[in-house]
Amino acid sequence: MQTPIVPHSQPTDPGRSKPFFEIAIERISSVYKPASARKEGIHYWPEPLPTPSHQLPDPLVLFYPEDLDTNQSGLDQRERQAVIPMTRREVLERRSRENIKPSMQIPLGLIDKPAEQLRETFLVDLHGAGGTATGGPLLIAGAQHSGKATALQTILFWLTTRFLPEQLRYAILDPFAELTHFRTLPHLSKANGDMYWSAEASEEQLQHFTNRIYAEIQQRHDLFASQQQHPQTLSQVWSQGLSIPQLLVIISNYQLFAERTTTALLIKKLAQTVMEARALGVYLIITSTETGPRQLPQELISKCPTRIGLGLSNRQNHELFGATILPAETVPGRGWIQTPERHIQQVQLALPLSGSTESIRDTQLKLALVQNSLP
Ligand SMILES: Nc1ncnc2c1ncn2[C@@H]1O[C@H](COP(=O)(O)OP(=O)(O)OP(=O)(O)O)[C@@H](O)[C@H]1O
Repeated sequence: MQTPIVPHSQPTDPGRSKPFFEIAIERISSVYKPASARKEGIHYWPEPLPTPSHQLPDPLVLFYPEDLDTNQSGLDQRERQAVIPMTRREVLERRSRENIKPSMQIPLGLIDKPAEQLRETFLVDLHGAGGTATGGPLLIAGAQHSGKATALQTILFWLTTRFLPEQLRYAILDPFAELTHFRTLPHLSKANGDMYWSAEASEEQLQHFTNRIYAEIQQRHDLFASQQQHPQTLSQVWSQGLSIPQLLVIISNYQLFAERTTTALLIKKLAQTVMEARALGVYLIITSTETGPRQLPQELISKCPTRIGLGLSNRQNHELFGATILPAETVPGRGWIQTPERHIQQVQLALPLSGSTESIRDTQLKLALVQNSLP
């Protein structure tokens, strides 16, 4: 066989020196195309995970772009990837269909599976569509500026695009005001005008918030119990035309509540109570900058089958995954996940929307949320 000529390396991004493996993969890919490799029975190594860089800060977004030709340079469009092969408009159209089913499967990024030579969509399943052991609460632990708040935004953006307020409600503790764009969503207020939102970390606010959640869980208990002859799932309830929305509880920056003696017990009880209400359509996501036992109790970690660690140290990775893992590349949204099957793999999380700077992405997100709320 003729020896392939290896071309000179591509110009590298001035903001980041590429790791050796990425350069090697790029060079091999450029001379030995997947089609010819397949003919010789060689399964091609999957593309490396998209990596945010100075040149392309938004390489992975949630939805396929609507307007391929406008407002972006051709280079960016070719290199940017979407987690799901649908535009936001297409998902919105499905939302208005009447027979939509409850689902807490959320596309959040791409996973690298080198042992299987695969790169796959990372789907978080808060409910466990294939049985309770296949899903459950999500825990995102990450260093500062590693992408925790952005991951929550991507999740909320997906769910808001997918479900109407009568199908899904949020209850959000956001002590660092990182999710304020979502605050005006109808998904946050109840019919009586009550809001499931708190931007404070005080004991009083937290008590008020937890009381509302407990009341909601109790109501659901009573309703499900009253139907005992026919044990109900939320899916069955919906198919009978009853409107009990799914309820997603988000505790952002758990460590802040856990570090204070006045709120530590309250927040832990809230997390545990919500974890036990999954069969009633109540789901939980926690984020934390810390993984030590004082800020994030091990008994909570162990009840979260899906864990994401972004930019964590060796010690923190060990606390989160119970295993020794090398630190992942330090780019935002890059880290390790543990799936309900207990596999630990590298992941790149998606941005909710594209945009070359954080402030452009913020503006786009605000606009898109307004559009999502239009009838
Ligand atoms: N998946 C991603 N792809 C590209 N850029 C990202 C991604 N996630 C986050 N970023 C960018 O990285 C920066 C930090 O993100 P973010 O604020 O979400 O981090 P954080 O972990 O919540 O930080 P902090 O703990 O300081 O609040 C932001 O500029 C954000 O736009």
